[in-house]
Amino acid sequence: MSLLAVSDVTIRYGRLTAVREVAFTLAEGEILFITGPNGAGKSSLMRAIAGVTPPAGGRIDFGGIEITGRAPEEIARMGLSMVPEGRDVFGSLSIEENLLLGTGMHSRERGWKARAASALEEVYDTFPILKERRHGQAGLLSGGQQQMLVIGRALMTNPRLIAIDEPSLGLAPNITDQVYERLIGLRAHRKLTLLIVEQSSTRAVMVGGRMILMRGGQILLDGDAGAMGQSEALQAAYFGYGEH
Ligand SMILES: Nc1ncnc2c1ncn2[C@@H]1O[C@H](COP(=O)(O)OP(=O)(O)OP(=O)(O)O)[C@@H](O)[C@H]1O
Repeated sequence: MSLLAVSDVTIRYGRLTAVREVAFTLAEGEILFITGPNGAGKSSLMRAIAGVTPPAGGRIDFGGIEITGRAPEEIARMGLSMVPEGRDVFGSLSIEENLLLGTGMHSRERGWKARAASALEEVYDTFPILKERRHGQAGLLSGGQQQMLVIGRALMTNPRLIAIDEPSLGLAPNITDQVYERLIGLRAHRKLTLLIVEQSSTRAVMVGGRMILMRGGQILLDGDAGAMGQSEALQAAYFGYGEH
């Protein structure tokens, strides 16, 4: 059974159809890149999966349960964590406080301390730099470290799937390499399933795994990223050859 099933999902903003009858499934432990040019509908699709933008049509199932139209907090509690674009950290809070905000737990709950401490340890194992600076202000971290922090915050609920919108945005290539190295490690060690939105297909082709290429709200290509990297169809899909 697939971990995530997206069936004929349509997303509209008023009269604009941003995503049109998109369908795909994602197996546990898989890595899927959703790529495509500006305005293709990638972020809209990701927001619909995470419950932020309810779809106008279609359905979404996670772990065999329908999640269409459920609230983001409920979907997160079921094990689907989203990292939105823009590295939204609480700049005046410490790194550790930012991470604790991601637990979705309340200090009133029984066993809160022990669970939070073990979740923190796991995140610190993955991103030692966050441990080193845990009492420092999050706003003083570099862009790459802030990206690690928001991924770390998403990991605090011990998710089965994490969906990340443009993790490489505005980062130098060597910093992006570091972020991806950790993501790939998480996938290997925790069997974490990854759904990553990136505008460019370059990273998907480098990392490998599966890639869906969207354009104009629809899926144009769906297959092995490495194999697609060589194909003319990929170039055509990006630049719209043959359409004009
Ligand atoms: N909140 C919104 N209200 C109205 N229109 C929106 C909204 N969000 C996105 N859109 C429109 O929906 C279409 C798809 O946008 P979306 O951001 O999903 O694409 P994208 O592939 O993620 O592009 P980008 O890489 O630029 O983020 C675009 O035409 C965009 O202008």
